[in-house]
Amino acid sequence: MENNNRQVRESLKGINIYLVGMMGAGKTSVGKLLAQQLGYGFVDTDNVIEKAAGKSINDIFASEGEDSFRQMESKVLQEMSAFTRLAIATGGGIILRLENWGYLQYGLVVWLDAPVELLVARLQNDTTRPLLKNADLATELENRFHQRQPLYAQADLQISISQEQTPEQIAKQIIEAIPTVLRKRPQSNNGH
Ligand SMILES: Nc1ncnc2c1ncn2[C@@H]1O[C@H](COP(=O)(O)OP(=O)(O)OP(=O)(O)O)[C@@H](O)[C@H]1O
Ligand SMILES: O=C(O)C1=C[C@@H](O)[C@@H](O)[C@H](O)C1
Ligand SMILES: [Mg+2]
Repeated sequence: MENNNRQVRESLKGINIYLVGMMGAGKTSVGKLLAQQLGYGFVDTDNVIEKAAGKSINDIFASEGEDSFRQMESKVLQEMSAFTRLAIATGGGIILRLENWGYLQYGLVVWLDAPVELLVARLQNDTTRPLLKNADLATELENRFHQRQPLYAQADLQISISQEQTPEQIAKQIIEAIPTVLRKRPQSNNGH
């Protein structure tokens, strides 16, 4: 492991890193690389839910509804919070429930803040995100972004994403910013 990454890993003292942000911001893509570079485990809450339910997120929304999905999401988050040294790519709506912040607050929360135009470009042909099915894509993303922005803004670290950055560069940017963020936080650990 690169020397700087090792130092950052040690300074984290095991706390989990939660990536939050809109659909398509890159939480899954960046989270995998971040985990690799820090020698952390990687978990994607959407993926855990799909495996546990034995069906796709689309099918869960269609057969059980969004509320049921949100309950599963909170349960997965609670389970993950019992572990240490995880980089966790969350679902885009994880910030919506107050109870979820009860878990997120023990980790380091990183907001991947991508402009709506970039999300539209990435998700234009996507069929796997049920909340984007009905309306005009740009309007739907714009509305959700406005509703959620104050919640994402509660993250410990905001990373502004531009079109030119690769997931590798974004992971590196997060690692470089972690020491500053840790200095600003009260001493924390996962022992809640
Ligand atoms: N930095 C990047 N550069 C280019 N393409 C990217 C980048 N990050 C992600 N992508 C692409 O954008 C799409 C969405 O990325 P990803 O699935 O990682 O987003 P997400 O934040 O996990 O979304 P969701 O909340 O729906 O799970 C994917 O096709 C991915 O390959
Ligand atoms: O932003 C959202 O509300 C969602 C994002 C995805 O990660 C999935 O969790 C699901 O499609 C809902
Ligand atoms: Mg994802």
